[in-house]
Amino acid sequence: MRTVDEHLADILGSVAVLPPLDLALLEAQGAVLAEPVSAPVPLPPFDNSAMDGYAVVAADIAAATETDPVALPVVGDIAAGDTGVSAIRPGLTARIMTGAPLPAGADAVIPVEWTDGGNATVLISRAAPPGHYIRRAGEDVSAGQVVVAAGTRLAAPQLGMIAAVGRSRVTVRPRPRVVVVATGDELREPGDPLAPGQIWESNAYMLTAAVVEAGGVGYRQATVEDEPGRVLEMLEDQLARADAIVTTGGVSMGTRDVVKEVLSGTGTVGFHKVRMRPGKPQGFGLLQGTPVFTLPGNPVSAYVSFQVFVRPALRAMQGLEPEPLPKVSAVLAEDVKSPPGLRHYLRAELSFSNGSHTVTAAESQGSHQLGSLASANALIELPEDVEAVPAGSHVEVMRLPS
Ligand SMILES: Nc1nc2c(c(=O)[nH]1)N[C@H]1C(S)=C(S)[C@@H](COP(=O)(O)OP(=O)(O)OC[C@H]3O[C@@H](n4cnc5c(N)ncnc54)[C@H](O)[C@@H]3O)O[C@H]1N2
Ligand code: MOO
Repeated sequence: MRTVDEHLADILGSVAVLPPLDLALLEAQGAVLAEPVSAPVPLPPFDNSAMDGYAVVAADIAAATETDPVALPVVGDIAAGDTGVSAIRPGLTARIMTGAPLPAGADAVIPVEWTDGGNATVLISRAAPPGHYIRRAGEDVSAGQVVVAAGTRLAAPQLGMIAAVGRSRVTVRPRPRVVVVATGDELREPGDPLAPGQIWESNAYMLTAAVVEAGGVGYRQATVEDEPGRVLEMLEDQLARADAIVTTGGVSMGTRDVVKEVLSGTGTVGFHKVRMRPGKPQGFGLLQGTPVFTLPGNPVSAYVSFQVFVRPALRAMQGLEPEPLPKVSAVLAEDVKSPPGLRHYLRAELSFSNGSHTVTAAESQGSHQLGSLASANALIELPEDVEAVPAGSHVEVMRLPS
């Protein structure tokens, strides 16, 4: 038997960071930036107007009021995108649009709402200080500034920022491609009829979705029956497209636990009992350099094993800290018991009210009971040395991805 921490350390000591890739911006969504991206020019690149209105010399309209507006001749129109150089002299104004370059000589913009909207001459009915409604060059980002740091996962705001500094491609750690495959003669596809003794396959659907939630690309592979030759053939085929493989089922003590049978001693794969519940039987190792996680078949065991072992490994493959799911401390609403010597992950409902978190363990905690996982939003994590925790105690709780 090994501890959760020992098994995780073994995994993290074996997985390598994926090599960097140069990708077009939209292909890089969800990948992790492998280089710092900096601005080649300031943003905005030039002083420009924040409003549709009139560019003026502030001093010219210092006396403007509703009852005594100032009249200024309009010498031109400046639209966003105008590339010509424009200028005004004191006593004149130019109509200007949001984002248009400020004409030389102007030091304020008056929004059209403060005027009569005139074309040849405009009446301005309010004064404004110099700088009014002007967006200065560089006030967003200065030239040379790093706008997205290496190691950042690229979501919408970062992709927008990188485009805004003129980059169409970036060097990233790609999202790991993870093949998920269920094993078991009893498994049928959802949608197909069941014969007695059969069940619908659910683990590979659940874990393929969990891969995506963890930042990877998930491929659900067709279920493989409990036949050693077929399992090995499938694994070898999948190595071509996988950065990692996750299997479920066939790793305990039965006579047909073929994953264990086929992979024991293959590559560096080893099988261990881990001091945890659920998720005791685990296998992990490299097959031709590719990490293979052989998770137990009980659905909740498979899911908890994924969050505890596979998710941190996928993060490490992207060069990120292999941190666990985010944890909070919560007050236990009801007493719980825990098996001695095992780290216990209990499905639970976490809620927040009056400034503190409260957590209630689900009634059903069997590792086949997917129902209580589907209605949980958290896992209570009880350390190995804990056997009973009374209501009112503080416990560590992992939030499940939602
Ligand atoms: N004698 C022992 N028996 C078992 C032990 C043990 O230590 N000694 N460990 C138990 C624990 S704990 C677990 S967890 C399971 C792990 O079993 P396997 O990984 O070999 O998984 P299977 O036997 O193939 O299946 C277990 C269970 O889960 C159902 N299953 C499997 N795959 C799927 C799937 N893709 N979708 C839905 N359900 C699935 C399967 O029908 C079984 O009911 O072993 C215990 N036994
Ligand atoms: O360890 Mo098993 O995962 O408890 O059912």
